[in-house]
Amino acid sequence: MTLLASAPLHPDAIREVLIVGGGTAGWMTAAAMTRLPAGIRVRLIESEEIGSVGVGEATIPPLVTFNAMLGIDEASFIKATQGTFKLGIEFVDWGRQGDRYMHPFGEVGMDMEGVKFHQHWLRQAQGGDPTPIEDYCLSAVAARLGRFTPASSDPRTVLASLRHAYHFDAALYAGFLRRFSEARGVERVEGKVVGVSLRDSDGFIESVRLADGRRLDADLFIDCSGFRGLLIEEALAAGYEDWSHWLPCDRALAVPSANTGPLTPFTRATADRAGWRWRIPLQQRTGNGHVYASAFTTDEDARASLLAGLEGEPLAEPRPLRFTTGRRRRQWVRNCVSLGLSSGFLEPLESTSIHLIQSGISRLMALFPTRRFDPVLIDQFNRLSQTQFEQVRDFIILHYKATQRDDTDFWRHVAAMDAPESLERRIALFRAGGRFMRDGDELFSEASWVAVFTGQHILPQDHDPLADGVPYAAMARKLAGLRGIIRKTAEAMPTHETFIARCCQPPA
Ligand SMILES: Cc1cc2nc3c(=O)[nH]c(=O)nc-3n(C[C@H](O)[C@H](O)[C@H](O)COP(=O)(O)OP(=O)(O)OC[C@H]3O[C@@H](n4cnc5c(N)ncnc54)[C@H](O)[C@@H]3O)c2cc1C
Repeated sequence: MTLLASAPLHPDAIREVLIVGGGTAGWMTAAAMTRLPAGIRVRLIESEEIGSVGVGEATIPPLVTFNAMLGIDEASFIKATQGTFKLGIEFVDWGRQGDRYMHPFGEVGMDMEGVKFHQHWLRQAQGGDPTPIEDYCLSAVAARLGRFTPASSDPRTVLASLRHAYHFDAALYAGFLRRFSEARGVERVEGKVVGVSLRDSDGFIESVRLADGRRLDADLFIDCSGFRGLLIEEALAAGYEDWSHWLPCDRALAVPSANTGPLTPFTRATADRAGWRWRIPLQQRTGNGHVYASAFTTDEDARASLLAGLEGEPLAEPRPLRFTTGRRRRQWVRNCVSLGLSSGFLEPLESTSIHLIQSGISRLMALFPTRRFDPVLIDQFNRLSQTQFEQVRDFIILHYKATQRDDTDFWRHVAAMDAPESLERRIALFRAGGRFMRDGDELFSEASWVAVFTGQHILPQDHDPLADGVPYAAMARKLAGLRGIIRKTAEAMPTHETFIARCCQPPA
């Protein structure tokens, strides 16, 4: 850091970065930018009057790496955000009513004899073994038992197969990152942006104008202004690709409730009549919400369904939110990069939005421009962003497309709709013999796809013939042994509450 701080900047270096928006996206970006060389000034504008979306409480494991990269201590972070740990997502009523399966983080079984684990599992299942695949995943078994411990760094123990993420209070997380960023030199500007000036010569953003008349200029603008896309859309007209024909949910209601039972170390997503409900356990309260399709239900029915599904007393009135699922056609235009809700929106079924912010930040850092703004960098950023949004989109659509429910118009509609061709191909390949076609750097692993496919009754007609190399009975003994080790290990882990009380509870 000292070396970087004292090094002279490139003659064309960006010297001023202006982040517009102080929600999760704005403050995550600001925190990451504290790692830029000194000499680059980073400012963030936010408006208390407008506020932030205030939801976004469940995450996936890469956030652990983001925090670690910033040097954030996990226990302090959990304390500051009322956080809990998350080992996966439980899906209830998705394939059929009464179903319950886990999409766990972490490894599932182990590849044997050069054959993927799920192929061994498949062959045993096709031979009549009813054991669900999640019984071979320590994260899933521990989650169901309400246990938690972080992964071991010793690869010889099954504890090394664990992965975790967090649940946290979104407002507290933004506040935590704000303190972190301000302490490291980010300047916060309170104010409401009311105008954007473009340079006549090339249409780049020159400055933004605040309601009190101040003008703030910069070389690089980061649009974290939320759904509106104040810079990327309203000023630069990047365009929006609407995906609501595949993902018809367009509204949500969010409400906190009192905690009742033990803190589950997983998020729950329960399918409802025209959408689904989330349940996110925090130390002090539970976050709940209902994501639904306004074409298939009314706001009143959605509200009633949300309140009826709460386990504890509601602590506030349900708060409505509206959205259009899709992505900004170009997430980087000229000297403006959009991150967070301004760059697109995918419903929170797999808790991916905060991750999309994180990966957008990583891409920006990897392709950090000079003031020349080489179009090749911009093009690469946009191409990678598009691929990632589409991959996540397909994974989310799978949950709907793979339903066997036909109890409401909504479920009949999503089961019958055409899925994107990329997803149809993936489903066909898996059905044929449990095979995959994945890019190496895709977010969701094969194990994640297998969890949802099998959890929602998409089962291959055949298995990899190489799995037949081990006699059936011998493999059955091996798998029973593995299940036993996983079960015993999970039972020996502390409960989630005990772990939090020991490590990360705020002082009373
Ligand atoms: C119903 C729902 C549930 C969700 N659940 C999850 C989840 O479980 N997990 C997950 O990863 N993600 C989830 N998300 C997504 C997550 O909430 C967002 O990705 C995240 O909060 C980032 O939001 P943001 O910072 O882009 O936008 P916002 O929070 O909307 O922040 C926008 C910022 O811009 C500022 N601003 C706007 N206009 C102006 C202006 N004119 N002048 C100055 N400032 C301005 C605002 O004041 C605010 O600070 C959910 C989203 C929704 C809608």
